[in-house]
Amino acid sequence: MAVVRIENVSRWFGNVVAVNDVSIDITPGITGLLGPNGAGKSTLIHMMSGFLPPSDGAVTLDGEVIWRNADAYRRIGLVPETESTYEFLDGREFVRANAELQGLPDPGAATERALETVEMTAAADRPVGTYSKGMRQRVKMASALVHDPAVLLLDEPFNGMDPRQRLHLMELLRRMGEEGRTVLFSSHILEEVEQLASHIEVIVAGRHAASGDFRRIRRLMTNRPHRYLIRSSDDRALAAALIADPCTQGLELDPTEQALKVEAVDFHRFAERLPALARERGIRLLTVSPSDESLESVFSYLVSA
Ligand SMILES: Nc1ncnc2c1ncn2[C@@H]1O[C@H](COP(=O)(O)OP(=O)(O)OP(=O)(O)O)[C@@H](O)[C@H]1O
Repeated sequence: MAVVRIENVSRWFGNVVAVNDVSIDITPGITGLLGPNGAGKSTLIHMMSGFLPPSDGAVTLDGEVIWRNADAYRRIGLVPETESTYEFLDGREFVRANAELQGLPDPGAATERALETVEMTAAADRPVGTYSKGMRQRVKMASALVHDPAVLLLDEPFNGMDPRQRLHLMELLRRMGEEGRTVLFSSHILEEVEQLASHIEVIVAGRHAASGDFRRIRRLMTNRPHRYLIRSSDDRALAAALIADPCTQGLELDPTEQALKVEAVDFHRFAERLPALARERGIRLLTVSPSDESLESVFSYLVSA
């Protein structure tokens, strides 16, 4: 059983703190690493794969420090986010290069096995430069799998894939998880993570924001206060009506925007009460728009929760 332990890990680049005192255990099965762009997902994955040392804290595989540890590298496979494939190599050569690097006793057989696993045998003689996005992803996957690692790390593997390629990769990862491998993939899309991961770790602005199964993460996200920008025929009267109702918690009349800013704590009640209150008072609602539906704000709520 392979467990990657991230213990009080920080990583900085000059003045930029990419990862800030994160502690997570990655256990067998599929874990989704969820977070907006720039959250520190790639940095974490690079430390787990031994590409990068932590500035502080420890990243270990079954108790052994991963950085500069050849034994650990043999048990880890990485599918990087970058398209750093050698276009002139054919698929087979590309996968075999990693088999040779790993010093496998029979690199040829290992290459064929890995190509078979990702169903790329038929296209293995074509140069990587002619592959579609999904095929590249699969051949990178074959390269990461060639040494049969217990830990498989994938950085944004679904980026740019069409639905069919996505399904195919999901199936493959599910199989890897069922085989008892420790699989971790990063994504900034909750739905993607939801479909595949039995466990989710959320990273925001370098910090560990939440963890649990997707039900728990969804609940945390939908229970957060929702902010709205409202314009009406009488903002002041509407504010007075809303403030008396428990569905709101914060209200602000914004003279520059000529609008009312509302923080709704009970989303369903708010959606019901707002039109009713306006109707009762003869107020016309002109604009009701959510002002914080960006992924960033959803995630930052999790950090402060
Ligand atoms: N080599 C580096 N030098 C300087 N800053 C870096 C370096 N690598 C990452 N960073 C910074 O660290 C922060 C986290 O970046 P990281 O790539 O880990 O995030 P991410 O969650 O993977 O985002 P994305 O999905 O956009 O790649 C960002 O602010 C990024 O600019």
